[in-house]
Amino acid sequence: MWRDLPALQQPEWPDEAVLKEVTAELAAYPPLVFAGECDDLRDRLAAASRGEAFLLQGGDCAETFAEATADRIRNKIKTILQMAVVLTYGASMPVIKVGRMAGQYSKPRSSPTETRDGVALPAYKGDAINDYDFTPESRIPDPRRLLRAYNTSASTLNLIRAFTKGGFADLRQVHEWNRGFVKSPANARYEVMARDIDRAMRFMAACGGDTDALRTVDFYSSHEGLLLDYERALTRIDSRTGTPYNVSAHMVWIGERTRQLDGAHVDLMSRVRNPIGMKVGPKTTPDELLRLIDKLDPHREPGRLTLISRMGAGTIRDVLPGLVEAVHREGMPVLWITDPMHGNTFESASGYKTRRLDDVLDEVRGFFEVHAALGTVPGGLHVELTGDDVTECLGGSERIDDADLATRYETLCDPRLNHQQSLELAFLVAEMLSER
Ligand SMILES: O=C[C@H](O)[C@H](O)COP(=O)(O)O
Ligand SMILES: C=C(OP(=O)(O)O)C(=O)O
Repeated sequence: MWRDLPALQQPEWPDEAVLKEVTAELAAYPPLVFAGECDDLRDRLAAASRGEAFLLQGGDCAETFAEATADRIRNKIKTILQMAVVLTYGASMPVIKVGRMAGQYSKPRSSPTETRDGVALPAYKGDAINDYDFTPESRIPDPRRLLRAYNTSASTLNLIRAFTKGGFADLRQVHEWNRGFVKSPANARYEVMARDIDRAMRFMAACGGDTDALRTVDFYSSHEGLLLDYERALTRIDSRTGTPYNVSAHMVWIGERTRQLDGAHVDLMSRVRNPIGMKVGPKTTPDELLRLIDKLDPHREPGRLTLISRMGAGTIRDVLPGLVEAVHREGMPVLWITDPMHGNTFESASGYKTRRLDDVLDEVRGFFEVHAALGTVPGGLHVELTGDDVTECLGGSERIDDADLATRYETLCDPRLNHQQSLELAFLVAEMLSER
C-alpha cells in the first residue's frame, strides 16, 4: 500500500486534522478529466510509440495561482498550437498536444531549505504547498492550498476546453495565433508557413474537401504526480470499467527524484489506468529501468508508459543508447520522448538559474541521433515553456545573454523557453522529424 512506502519530497503538513478534512473534501469533488479521454490519449501515445504520431508536451515549470489568467493561458495555448502546427506541417505527422498545465502546482526541490542573506527558510515547493514570499509564515505548508490547486486546475481546464473546442484552435486561425507576439525571425518564418497552410486549405475547400475536422483540437492536461495526498484524493474508480483512474489530469508523470522502485509514487501510479510518464536521468541503469517498466507496465500495453529522457546535452549520446537498447531488446512498447531542459540547468555568472537554448537544441539532436542509430522511434518532446517574452534561458535569435536575464526573469523555479525560443525549437525538431 503506497501509504506505508517511503515517499520522498512530501511536505510536512503542520496540521494532520486540516489535511484530513481537505483530502476528504477533494475526494468528494467531481473529476477534472473523464477516464475515457485518458484512454483516447493512451491510444494516441501508442501510435506515437510506433512512429505514427509525435507527442508535444509543454508548459510552465511551476504554474502559479496568480498567473492562471486568461492572457497567460491563451499565450501558452497559442504557443503550443503554433509549435504543433510547425511540427505537423514540417513532418507531415499528427502531433499529440499535452500541456504541463492545469495541475503543475508542486515541485520537488534539491534542498529542503532556501537561504537568502544568511536566513534559511523552507524552500518554495509550488503553490499547492506553500507561498513563494520569503517569510517564515509564507513558507509553512498549508493543506488548504490543495483545494485552491483543484479549483485553479478546474478553471484553467475550462478555459483550455473553451479555446480548443470553441473556435480559437480552428486551423483557419493559424495567423491569429501569431498576433500579439513581438516580431522575430521565428515568427516571420511561421507567417510564411501559415500562408502556405492557408493556401492548401483554400485548395481543399475549392475541391469540395471537408475541412470541418480542422475546427477543434484535442488538448490534454498533465503534471508531475508528486503530491501524494492530492493525487490519491483524485484517484477514482471508473464507472465504465471498474478500474482506478487518476482524474486530476489525463497524464501524470513520475519525477526523477521520486521514481524509486519500492517507493510510494511508483506504487500509486502503477495502480491507475492513465497513461503514465516517468523521467529517466543520466544515472539510470538498464537493469533499474527494466524493473521499473515491469512494475509500471506489466501488461506491455502500448501507450501506457512514456519514458521522458532528461540527460543533459553532454551526456545523452553516451547514456541513452544503453537504456534504449535494453528496453528495445526486451520488446517493451514504451514511448521515448526527450526533455532537453532538466539536464542542462546551471547558474549564470550573475546568479540566475538558467539554460542555454544551444544546449537544449543539442540534446534534442542527440536524442534523434541515438534513435536513428538504433532504429528506434524518437517519439516526442517535453519542454518548460511560456507564451510570454520572458528572459530566462540564454540564446536564441534574440541573443539573450547573462546581462539580459534580469530584464524579465519571472519563473519561480526553473527557467522556461520564451515564445520565440519555443518556436525556434519547434522548427528544428520539425526538420529532424522530416529527415527521418
Ligand atoms: O523542475 C525541476 C525541479 O523542481 C527543479 O529543477 C529543482 O530545482 P532546485 O534544484 O532549484 O531545487
Ligand atoms: C522536476 C522536474 O523534472 P525532473 O524530475 O526531470 O527533475 C519537472 O519536470 O518539473
